[in-house]
Amino acid sequence: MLTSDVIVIGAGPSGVLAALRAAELGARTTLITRGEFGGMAANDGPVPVRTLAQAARLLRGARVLDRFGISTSAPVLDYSRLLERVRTVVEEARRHSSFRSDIDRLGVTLVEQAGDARFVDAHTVETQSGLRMQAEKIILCAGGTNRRLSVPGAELTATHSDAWTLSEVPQSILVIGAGMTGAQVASIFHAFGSQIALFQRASRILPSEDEDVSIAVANAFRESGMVVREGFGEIDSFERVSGGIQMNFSRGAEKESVQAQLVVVTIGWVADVRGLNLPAAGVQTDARGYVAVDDCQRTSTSHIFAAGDITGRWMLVPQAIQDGWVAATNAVRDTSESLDNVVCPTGGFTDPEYASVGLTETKARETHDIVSAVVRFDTTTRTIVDDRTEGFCKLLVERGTRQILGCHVVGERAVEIVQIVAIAMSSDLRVDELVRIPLSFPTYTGILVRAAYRAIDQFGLPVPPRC
Ligand SMILES: Cc1cc2nc3c(=O)[nH]c(=O)nc-3n(C[C@H](O)[C@H](O)[C@H](O)COP(=O)(O)OP(=O)(O)OC[C@H]3O[C@@H](n4cnc5c(N)ncnc54)[C@H](O)[C@@H]3O)c2cc1C
Ligand SMILES: NC(=O)c1ccc[n+]([C@@H]2O[C@H](COP(=O)([O-])OP(=O)(O)OC[C@H]3O[C@@H](n4cnc5c(N)ncnc54)[C@H](O)[C@@H]3O)[C@@H](O)[C@H]2O)c1
Repeated sequence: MLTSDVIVIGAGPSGVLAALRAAELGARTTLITRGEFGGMAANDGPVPVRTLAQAARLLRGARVLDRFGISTSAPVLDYSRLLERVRTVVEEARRHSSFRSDIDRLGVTLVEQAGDARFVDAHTVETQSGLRMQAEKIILCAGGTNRRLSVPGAELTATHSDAWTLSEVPQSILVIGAGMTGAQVASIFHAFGSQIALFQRASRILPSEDEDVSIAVANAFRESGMVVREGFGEIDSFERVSGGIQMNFSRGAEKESVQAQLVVVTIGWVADVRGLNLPAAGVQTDARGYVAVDDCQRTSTSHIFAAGDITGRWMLVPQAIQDGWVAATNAVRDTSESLDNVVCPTGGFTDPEYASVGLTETKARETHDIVSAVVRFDTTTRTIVDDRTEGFCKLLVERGTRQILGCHVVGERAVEIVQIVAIAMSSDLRVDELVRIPLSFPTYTGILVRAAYRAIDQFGLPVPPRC
């Protein structure tokens, strides 16, 4: 029996940070994970998917070389070589992760490739290989997994993870579910040459984004040749047909079907509690199936904590890292610390890119008197220089305090632009202070100063000089 002060289950971003923090605070710590170090983030999510997105971006760039007077033959994608590149990137990123060396330096006992760890009782955990461990405190960081459909023929469908096993780019793909994952899968494989149909049950794609973002991305997807169907109805079944898979669906009494070579289901991300045997430890899940935690990451069993996707709160790497840190701090020190995650930038590496931070316009108007300042990408110098004129930047500002409440961007480098606003919001920078920062010219981020000008114009404030 291996005994520790703290056991952390799952070595994704939340688990790694939890283990590091616990060890840093002097706890004898064991980090145990089903597969490879780094979790889904390193091996199946952001890192490999971003590598595919970079390939898609390069292909798009190559297709417009002619506009800059550069002649070359049409680019051809070798998908198996791209997958080799993905593997290299994943390994490189893992090798250079400072977290890995810190784990060794701080003396964390790391058990990789352990299979599912499961509770035997509230202080004892056992791996599939029969290794038993006990600890005073346990931190659950087992992440999430794809939500699956439960209609006849659902076993014929794939998930985003199947991208790593394809031998070539499918001729046609039906992507079901248009949240962040579905939009990315659709956009990337569209750039690779697949015919894409994106089917979304809700009335708009990317429903948690500002409405203007959903509209702009859906319009751009359609203009590029994708089929986008919002509010398409309910799926009845899937069946195999020559050439692929057919999805049968209905809207009221109306029945329809659509066929594609591959169907990828991206309808959400649920807590990965399958193997954990939570009842043995008395750990409760909420109505949506995520492990229920309080602000201090404590579960219904007071010495067991949880962090990251398994809690269903923020499903993003930076928040998983913060949650892991908070959980370990409270577990080791018996404190009740929490972190305020109000400023939380998000974004998708689609074409066009989109990103946001803070409140959507609808939410902001519900609770504040606001000014909305919009600058289009086709009016700024850098986007014109680079021939990336599709998109906009919307800055939302409270009229009375001039505080920035949110920012929503569609277009080239949207994700990077929004980071600046996140920093501004975190440091309570008012819009009339933002406008005085002489950001470099010509840059993508310069659009923020233009938007800030528009906002303070609407306040009737004197404006400083501008270029
Ligand atoms: C396609 C895709 C793209 C994404 N892109 C981004 C992005 O660009 N930016 C961003 O911030 N976020 C992105 N995310 C979200 C991000 O990957 C997650 O929020 C993050 O990985 C959560 O970290 P975690 O530590 O909670 O869980 P994970 O990274 O999922 O790690 C959990 C680990 O626990 C292991 N585990 C599970 N059960 C057990 C068990 N019983 N015993 C032992 N080990 C177990 C798992 O195998 C896994 O290794 C993306 C997600 C997806 C699906
Ligand atoms: N770039 C990034 O940062 C990135 C990328 C991917 C995922 N993520 C993270 O992972 C989380 C989960 O994202 P996700 O996209 O996997 O899930 P999601 O829950 O955000 O989106 C799923 C979508 O599927 C739709 N849907 C649900 N049931 C359906 C059905 N039966 N038929 C058709 N559509 C249906 C929903 O309306 C929803 O819009 C995100 O919230 C995000 O935090 C981040």
